[in-house]
Amino acid sequence: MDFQGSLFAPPTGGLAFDEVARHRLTRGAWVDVTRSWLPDADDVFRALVADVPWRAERRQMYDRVVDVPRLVHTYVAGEDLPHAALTAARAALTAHYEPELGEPFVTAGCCYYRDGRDSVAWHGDTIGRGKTQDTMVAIVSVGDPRRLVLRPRGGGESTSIEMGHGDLVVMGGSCQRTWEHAVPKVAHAGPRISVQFRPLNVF
Ligand SMILES: O=C(O)CCC(=O)C(=O)O
Ligand SMILES: [Fe+2]
Repeated sequence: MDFQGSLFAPPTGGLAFDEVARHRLTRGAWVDVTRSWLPDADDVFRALVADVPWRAERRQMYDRVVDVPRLVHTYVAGEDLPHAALTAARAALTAHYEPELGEPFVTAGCCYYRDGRDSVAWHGDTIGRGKTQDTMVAIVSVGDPRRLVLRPRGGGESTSIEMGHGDLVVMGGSCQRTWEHAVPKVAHAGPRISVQFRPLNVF
């Protein structure tokens, strides 16, 4: 008899969605959190540090180009991902969310926060369809925990979610256009890598 499958909760890190907790924000935005979701998170972290062709992010600010404090690389549609667990993660995300999202997760944006000084400022992922349509951005975190802070656009109370090693955080509904998010600097943090899965034409 298969007690493992029938009586006990599946092992953590199994790409399962039975423990997902949906936090409803205002204006049709929501955030789903699933702790310890990604299998082989240690190995994924090591592989990402070593194998992703990281580059410094640069951004046009008024009349000059400034460094954004983190390293980035995006895997576009059809490109192989740098670890089998991420390929499996993308497939599991599509299988679970496609009925609600209406399309698959396709791209994988990677961000490397080397320490507590690396960060990303307030923004919504609104380059592309997130500006006008409901969509989803699924974040898989590996490495040291960092906080994802969210605030309603135009003002209001902010909320924050810790993103720990192997955790999955999915921003959905109107979140990109009615709310903003950031990963603030902290006094002390070790390295963290975020992999963000998005549908086509959402950035
Ligand atoms: O570090 C994260 O998990 C969030 C990154 C983010 O919001 C972005 O790159 O658009
Ligand atoms: Fe973002």
